[in-house]
Amino acid sequence: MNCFINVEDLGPLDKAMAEAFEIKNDRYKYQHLGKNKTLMMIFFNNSLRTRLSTQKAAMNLGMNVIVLDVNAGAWKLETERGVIMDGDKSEHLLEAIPVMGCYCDLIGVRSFAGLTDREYDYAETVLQQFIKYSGRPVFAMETATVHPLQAFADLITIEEHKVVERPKVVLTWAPHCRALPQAVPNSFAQWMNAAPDVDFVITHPEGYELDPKFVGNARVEYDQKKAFEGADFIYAKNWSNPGVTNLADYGKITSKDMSWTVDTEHMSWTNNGKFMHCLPVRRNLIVTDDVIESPNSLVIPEAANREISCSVVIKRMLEAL
Ligand SMILES: CCC[C@H](NC(=O)CCC(=O)O)C(=O)O
Ligand SMILES: NC(=O)OP(=O)(O)O
Repeated sequence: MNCFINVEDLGPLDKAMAEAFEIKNDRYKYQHLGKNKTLMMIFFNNSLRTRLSTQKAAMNLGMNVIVLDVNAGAWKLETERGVIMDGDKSEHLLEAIPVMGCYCDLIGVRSFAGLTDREYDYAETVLQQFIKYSGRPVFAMETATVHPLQAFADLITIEEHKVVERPKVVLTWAPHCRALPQAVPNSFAQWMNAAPDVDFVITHPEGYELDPKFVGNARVEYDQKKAFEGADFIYAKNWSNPGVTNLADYGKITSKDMSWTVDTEHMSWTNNGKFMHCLPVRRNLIVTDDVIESPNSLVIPEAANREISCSVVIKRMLEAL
C-alpha cells in the first residue's frame, strides 16, 4: 500500500476490520515489522489525537519516529510554483519534500484545507506533492479533503458498540464559530457508504451539501429531527460550506443555527443512540455538556481506536516496503 487516502486503499474492508480487532487484542504482535524503519510525521496544523495515536501505533510496530511541526522551527515553505521567492518563505516544498524523504521510510502528512480555493483543496495539492516527490509511502493524517485514519477508527467504534445488525448512523452538521474543513465528514461519509451493514443518513442545513463523490448514495435529510428518529449512532461535526450548490460560498460560514446543537432533546429522538465526535469539540456549540458526558457518549473509546486504525495502516505499509 503506497498511499492511504481513501477507504479503497485498504482493500476489502472486512479484512481490514478483522486485522483491526486482531491488533487490538495484541497490539505488539507485529513489532518486528518496524525494526530499523522510521516514520516521519509532518504537521502543517495542530493536533493532539493524531500526533499521539500515530506515534503510539508506530512504536507498537517497532518503528523510530520523527515529528516535524512545519510552522514551528522549519523554514517557512512556499507551496506554489512560479512564485519569485523574495518574501518571508525561505524554502520551496519541492526541495523540502524530497529532503524529508531521505530521512524516513514512511510519511504521514497533516495539511488542512486552505478553504479559499476549492479546486486547489479538492485536488489535494499538498498531499499529492508528498506522494509524487518524497519517494516514500504516504498516509493522510487529515489533509484538505479527507481524514481516513479518523473514519476507520469511527467504523471500528461503531462495530464494537452496535446493538443491532444494521445500525442507523446519522452524520449531523452542528454550528461552529470558525470555518472548518470538510475532511472529517467527507471521510466519514465515504467509510459509512463502504461499510456493509450501515443505514447511513446525512443531515445538515440546505447549502451545506458535501461533495457528491463522498456523499455517494447516502440519504440526505434536511429535517434534523426526522434524521435523528430511530438513530443508533449520532456522529456530530461542523463543516464550512463545501461550495457545492454555490462555489462563492466555499469555505464560508453560511449558517450558525444553534438549533442544530446536539442536546438531550435531540438524543431523545434516537433509539437510545450513542453520541460520537472526532474531537476536539466546542462544547455547547456542537454538543451540550450533558450529552457529551452521558453514558451514551463514545468520544473517548472513539479516540482510543485511533491507535488501532493507524496500526493497521502502518502495518500494511511496512509489509509492502
Ligand atoms: C480532527 C478535526 C480537526 C479540525 N478541527 C478543528 O480545526 C477545530 C478547531 C477549533 O475548534 O478551533 C477539523 O474540523 O477538521
Ligand atoms: N480527531 C483528531 O484527528 O484529533 P486531532 O486533530 O487532535 O489530531
